[in-house]
Amino acid sequence: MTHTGHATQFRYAAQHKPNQLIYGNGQTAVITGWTVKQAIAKHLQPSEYAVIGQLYSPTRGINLLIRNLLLNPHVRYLLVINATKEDQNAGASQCLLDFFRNGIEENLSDTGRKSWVIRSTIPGYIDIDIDINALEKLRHAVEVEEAKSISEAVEKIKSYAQKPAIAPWGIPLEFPMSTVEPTVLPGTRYGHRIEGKTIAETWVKIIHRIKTTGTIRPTGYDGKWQELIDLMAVVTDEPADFYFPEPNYLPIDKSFLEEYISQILDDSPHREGVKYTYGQRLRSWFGRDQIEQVIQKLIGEIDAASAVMTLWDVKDHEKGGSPCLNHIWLRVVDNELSLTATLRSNDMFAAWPANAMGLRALQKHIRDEIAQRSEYDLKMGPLITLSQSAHIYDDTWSNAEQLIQEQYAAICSKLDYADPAGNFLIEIAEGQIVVTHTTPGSGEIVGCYSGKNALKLIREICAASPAIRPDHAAYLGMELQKAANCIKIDKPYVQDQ
Ligand SMILES: O=c1ccn([C@H]2C[C@H](O)[C@@H](COP(=O)(O)O)O2)c(=O)[nH]1
Repeated sequence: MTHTGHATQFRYAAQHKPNQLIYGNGQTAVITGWTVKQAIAKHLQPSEYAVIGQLYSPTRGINLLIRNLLLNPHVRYLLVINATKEDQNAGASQCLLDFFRNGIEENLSDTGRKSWVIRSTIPGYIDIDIDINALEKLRHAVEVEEAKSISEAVEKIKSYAQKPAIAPWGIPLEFPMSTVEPTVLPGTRYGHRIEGKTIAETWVKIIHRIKTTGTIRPTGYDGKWQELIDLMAVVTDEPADFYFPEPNYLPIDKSFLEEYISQILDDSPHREGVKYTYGQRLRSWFGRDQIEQVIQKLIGEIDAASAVMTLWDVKDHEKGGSPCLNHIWLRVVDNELSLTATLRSNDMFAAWPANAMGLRALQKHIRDEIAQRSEYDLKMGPLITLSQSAHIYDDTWSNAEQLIQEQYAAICSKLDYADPAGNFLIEIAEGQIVVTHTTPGSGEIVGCYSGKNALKLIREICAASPAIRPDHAAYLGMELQKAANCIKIDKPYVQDQ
């Protein structure tokens, strides 16, 4: 603290997310929620606030925010902005207000860790290593208010700034924080294909793949993430009313989804402090309704390979906060409509399930509109997402580990043995192993291999059908070796026996 004339100048020191904050030298911390922090800062002088920062998630953000506040006891006012639909959906601002109003109790977090749980209908946690007395002191020392709009927030912050400076409520407090670096298995970095019947099932496989083989890298947001580049997820059979597992292990539920779908399907006017919505980019941003364009395009030319919608604006390079979802493409093959979406950057743990369900709703909307307006009664084809940076942030690593532990084995055990690459029938004829390759389902013969050396044969098969599933190739290798042994000892060979 330094004294300059009558004015008291404070300096906010952040240990967590230091580069994500706007610093001032007043006594009010401004939590903007999902409203862009610059939209508030531009109406204020630095002397009027201590710090301005966004808060997206109750489970991920509040703990770090509280740690920063404990380090800055000169903060005596807290203004929480709860202005947008996104804030209501995420519940972070509400949960933070509940911390100050209702306090905490010792309990287990969603990952089963002993934590301080905020007394709120929205789950929010604070590390148990933080002294309860410090938390209680903070709760009572800071005057907290909520604002429902930018103008209301600015007015309140300015009125706090009129008040004479107050002494800090104590000395800065710091509490230890434990971090565990995950073990990363070797694997391909670029280009991954993951398929599942439902979004829920595909999600578990995606999380497993990134968590086990993703590269650990710094994020642009003062932290780390684990990343794979160009991860293609193919969801084949998501039902029309969406599959939510029971108990629901997804990070979203049906009521969140209803709100979220409108962010993709419906236009929304530009509002100060709100970055963009996908609906706005699709419906009006470029002066065209691109969803309508695509419906018209396919009705006019059902085989078109140009049913494209774009969300990236070349001007996006000039400003921060560009859309993550960039390109959507629809295609009709065999009377089924597939949708492929490219996302430049994708938080696969927290955002992908909502992104995928929202896109599935868009695919369904386009299918239904085409059916209503033309003679094409298309089936729903797969939903394909191509996530270019497919990442999991470090603050959800423990949730990801827990998901893998609880769900991955069960999902793998449900694998059916039908490989889209086809079937291979193995026999012995005239002292040779003979392998016949047939199509899945109809069983048409599409290839034949013969020889005595099992390793040579499996290599030939894998080279000719590189999309063969790894478990299928391993099974064939074993069967071929059994057949080779039978030839050696002159015994009959029967596949699978
Ligand atoms: O629909 C969305 C919107 C955002 N994000 C994630 C991707 C990034 O982790 C972060 C956005 O950061 P930038 O790439 O814009 O810095 O949010 C998604 O996964 N899906």
